[in-house]
Amino acid sequence: TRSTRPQRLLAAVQKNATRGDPRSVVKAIDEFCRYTEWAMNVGDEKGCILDSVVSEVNPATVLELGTYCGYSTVRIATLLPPDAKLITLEFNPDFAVIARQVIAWAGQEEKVHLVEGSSGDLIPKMKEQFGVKSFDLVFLDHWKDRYLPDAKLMEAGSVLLADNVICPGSPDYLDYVRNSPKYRSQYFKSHLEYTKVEDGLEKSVFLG
Ligand SMILES: O=C(CSCCNC(=O)c1cc(-c2ccc(F)cc2)cc(O)c1O)c1ccc(O)c(O)c1
Ligand SMILES: [Mg+2]
Repeated sequence: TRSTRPQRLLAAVQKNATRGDPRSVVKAIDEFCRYTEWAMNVGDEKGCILDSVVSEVNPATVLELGTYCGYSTVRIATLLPPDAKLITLEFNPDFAVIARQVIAWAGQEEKVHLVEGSSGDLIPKMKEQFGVKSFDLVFLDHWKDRYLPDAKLMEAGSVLLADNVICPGSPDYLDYVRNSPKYRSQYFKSHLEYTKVEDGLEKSVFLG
């Protein structure tokens, strides 16, 4: 039967990237998605914004919601010190299988803990399951209608960074973080990965 898009993306990584070299994995995925087959990774343009926010926050603990094929997982992990922890949640088991292999090819498995399940179920269990009461940085890149309910579950974290706030969009989340006194929000205008369509990242600092 026909392969899936994540399987074809992984094959491109294994063919074109050097094992243990995370930058070559990121480059291989971006080239595959730009020139062969579009896929919903945060991409190179928004990826640079993600990198700058990660470097600025310099988090000891990161939560990523929505692993997909592990592209942003690898980008974030590469910037973390060796003792930092990145927990990434993925609902779709077929995506998780691919992401584990992309993360391994990039040599980042030490810093990354991929957990399969739904964010709504897993976030409340974060404390007892992983001994993490709050995260220094949360990257939201999962179902767009889960951004707001999940943000409300996590009102102890310090910095939220949300992908796709324009396309596909998460209007209720955007309205909340931009108007709530609990957050200071900032929009980083960019484009939908590998296209000229407008999109952007919203960085929201939790004020406690
Ligand atoms: O896909 C999901 C939900 S998680 C992925 C969320 N991310 C997106 O949806 C997402 C979408 C787009 C985008 C797509 C088409 C466009 F025309 C324009 C934009 C871009 C992004 O950067 C994204 O992050 C899932 C879960 C469980 C399952 O069983 C399952 O089959 C599927
Ligand atoms: Mg996205």
